[in-house]
This record gives sequence, structure tokens and C-alpha cells, in this order.
Amino acid sequence: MSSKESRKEPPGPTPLPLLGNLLQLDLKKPHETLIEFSKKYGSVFTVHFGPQKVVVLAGYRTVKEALVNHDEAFGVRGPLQIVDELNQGHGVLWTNGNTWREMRRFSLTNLKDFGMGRKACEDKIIEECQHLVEVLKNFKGEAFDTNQSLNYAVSNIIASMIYGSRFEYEDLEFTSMVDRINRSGTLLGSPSVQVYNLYPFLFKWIANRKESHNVAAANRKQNFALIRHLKQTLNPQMCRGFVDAFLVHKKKLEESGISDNEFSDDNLVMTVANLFAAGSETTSSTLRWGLLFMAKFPDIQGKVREELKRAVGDRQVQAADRMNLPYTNAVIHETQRMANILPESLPHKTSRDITFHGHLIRKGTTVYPLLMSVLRDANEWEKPDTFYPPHFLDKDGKFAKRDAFMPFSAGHRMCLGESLARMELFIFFTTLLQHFRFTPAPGVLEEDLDLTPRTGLSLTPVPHKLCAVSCM
Ligand code: HEM
Repeated sequence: MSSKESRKEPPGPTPLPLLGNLLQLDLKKPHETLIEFSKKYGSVFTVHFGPQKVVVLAGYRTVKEALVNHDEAFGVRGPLQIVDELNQGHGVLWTNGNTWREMRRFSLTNLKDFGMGRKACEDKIIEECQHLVEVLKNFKGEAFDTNQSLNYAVSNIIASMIYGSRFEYEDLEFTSMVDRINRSGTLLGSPSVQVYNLYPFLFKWIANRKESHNVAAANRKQNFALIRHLKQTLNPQMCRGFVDAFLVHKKKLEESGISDNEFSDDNLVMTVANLFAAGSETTSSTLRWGLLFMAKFPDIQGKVREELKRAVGDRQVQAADRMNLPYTNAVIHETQRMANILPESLPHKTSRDITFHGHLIRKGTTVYPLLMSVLRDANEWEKPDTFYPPHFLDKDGKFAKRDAFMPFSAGHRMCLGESLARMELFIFFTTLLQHFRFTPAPGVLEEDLDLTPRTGLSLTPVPHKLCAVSCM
């Protein structure tokens, strides 16, 4: 390849002045347009979201090569106007540099200390499952919306790791916090906020932007109050959760005379908000997808329930049971693959000029690793667009790992809560399927259950009701 060719930027559709490629993009489901573009322009291409130039990476090999082999060049968080306004350079999700490094390291170490991926956390999830099972039993087999109860149950896990205790589902302080996080996801993913992100100088006045700020302010106020209470009752010898650990660490640094550090109240409040936001709707909507798939495909549900009966019986499922439940494990993986809840991951940007696949990508360019193109890569999956659990089974029916299973992304910025999410998905899903058979609401046929996702910051199932028919 000549050096002139390698200085060429990635190809892509011709942009219009100011509008870029907006007229060609479906802002309700941009990932689908990007998948179409990848068929025409290849695995590294440029799209102009209005005035913002974005390089899109598509397909398992390309995404992995960029995020893993060139992680120092591609592993930087990219910009998003509205969240940059709301986060103000604090927290772990939308920061870079020292703040990100310190908050990520501290979050990982302490969430592990509070049980992430371990027995202590397993016990918390099992306890929460018992509450959830009671809630579903109370519907007595009648159709119910899966959103609220699953969301409260999952949010309670991250809440108890952060604050040190779970909340009752009737506690208004808790439910208002969870409902606000949900609302925030919907607002941030709305087309009007997306347009604002591209033209902030023109659309400051839009209602969804104002509401996003109001919701974030209410959250911040509530978090400050919760943290104030924890500060007043803090016992450094007995940390109850992440907030206590942060406060103790902050105090130690101050006592050693190190005042110029990242352990500020602003970073605490924002990191807590980030962990809560990243750790609740992602997992609960994946679980909702799982139950929806089970109602839609009763044969697959039957096989899962039969395997659970055989391998576990009526006792509580534990994390260690996973190895004796290959089919169920495959169904959970296939749920994550098809649910594809973060189809473009979160935005990245380049930390330096890089020549990648023969194209020059300049420092500071926004990059979308198109995870959907990995999870549905036709070179990797036998039936990319079908719910097909054998994707994760070998010829003997044993569970088979797949490299292109990448719902948590990869590299420097990969999901920090993967082990927590995986344990939650496994224990919640199996416990629910042990206790209940899930069916469509009366009068709705299995084939009528709608698998078209609703777009917010993540892809969630459209509002729907299911029946949980008690079996235990
Ligand atoms: C099924 C559940 C989940 C999925 C599919 C998921 C997926 C993802 C993805 C795709 C990213 C972006 C990675 C990138 O930028 O390339 C991410 C980031 C993140 N996730 Fe998760 N996640 C899940 C659950 C959780 C949970 C339970 C937590 C809570 C501890 C969590 C905390 C985070 C954080 C803090 C980040 C930002 C990491 C950083 O920027 O360094 N996630 N997640």
C-alpha cells in the first residue's frame, strides 16, 4: 500500500454541509442504518452525525483488533454533549485521564470487596430473588408489566453494594430513584436530545434536555442526602458499602495531608450515580428480554425448566450450578446476544493519530464500536438473526464459549460490572424459571409478542405484559 493511500480517512457516505449524513440516518435506530452502511463501506467507515465526524468499527475482528490490540489509541471515552453537561467531568462512566483511572480502580477494587462476582454477592442476589418471587406470586398468574418489579429487584443489588442495605419495594425514596434513572435513559436516548447533542448551540431550549437536567438534579440531591446520612453514621472499622469505603479513603488521604486528589464529594456522588445507572437498567432489561424470549419460544422455555428440574430440583439455584446447566447457560448467553442492549457500545475517541486498516483516523475522532455487528456477525454466528441457543453448545450438548460474544465490550473501557451482571442474570433467570412458567397475556399469541426494541440509551423491550404461572 502506498503511503498516500494509508493517509486516507475511512470511506463513507458523502456528507451534506451542516447536516452531514443525518438525512440518511434513522435516529430512532441509528445502529440499523450503521449496519447497512457497513455492508457498503466495509468494517471501518466514516459517518457524519450532523457536524460531528464519527468513525464506525464493524464486525468481530475489526472491533476486537481496535479495542484490544490498540486499546491505548481507542480506549478513551468519547463526547456526548448532554452527558458531558450532566457529569461535569466527574465519575467513572464519562471521564478520562486521572479521574477515570482513579474512579475505575477504586470502584473495581471495592465492588469486589463487597462481593462482586463472589459468595457475598450471591447471597444478596438470592435474598432479592426471594422477594421478587413473592411479588410475582401476588399477581396470581394474571398478566403484569415486567418492567417495574424486575427493575426494583435488580436495582436493589447495586443499591445494597453502594449504600450497604437493600430497600423495600414500597419505599418511595427508592422507587423514585429507580424510576428517575429509567426516565433519564429514555430522555437521553430520545431523538430530540440526540439532535441537541449534535447542535447544542441551536437546541438548548428543547423540553427533553431541560427535563434531563431536572431529573439529574433531583438525583444528585437525593444522593447527597443519602450520603450525608451515611457520613453521620460512619464506622471506619465496619464499612457497609462502597460509599463508606470512599469516605474512609477520602479521610485517610486528608489526614495524610494529600488534599489534591480525586476523592471529592462531586466524584463520589457522580460515581455512585454512574454505577447505579450502568448497573440497573442494563441488567433488568436483559432479564426482561430473557422472559420475553421464553414466552415467545415455549419449547426452549420447556427445555430450560426441564434441565433445572433435573439438575437442581426444588432447592435454591446457586452460582456453582451453572456448570451443570449447559442449556440454560446457553439460553442466557443467547438472550444477551440477541437483546444487544448497547448496539453501539458507548462512544469512544482516539487518543492519537492512528493508521488502522490502511486508513488514517485523526486524534480526537469519535469512534463507535458497533457491538451489534459483532453479536450478529454472519462470519461468526450460524444463525445471526435468530434466537438459537445451540450457538453456545458443542456437539455433545456441553456449553461452548464464543469469542464473538462481546456484549460487555472489550479493552480499557470494557464494562466494569460484568461479573456482577453475569451472576445476577444467572441467578435471577434460573430462580424465576424454577418457580414460574411465563406465557403471553390472555388473548395474545406467542407469534404476536413484539421483539422490536424500544430505543433509549439502551435497547429495551417495548412495554408488554406476561403471565407468571406458579409451578412450585
Ligand atoms: C447485562 C448487563 C450489562 C451490560 C450488557 C453492560 C455493558 C456495558 C458496555 C457495552 C459498556 C461500554 C464499554 C465501552 O465503552 O466499550 C459498559 C460500561 C460500563 N458498565 Fe456495564 N453492562 C452491564 C451491567 C453493568 C453493571 C451491573 C454495572 C455495575 C457495576 C456496570 C457498570 C459499568 C460501568 C461503570 C461502565 C463504564 C466503564 C468505563 O468507562 O470505564 N455495568 N457496560
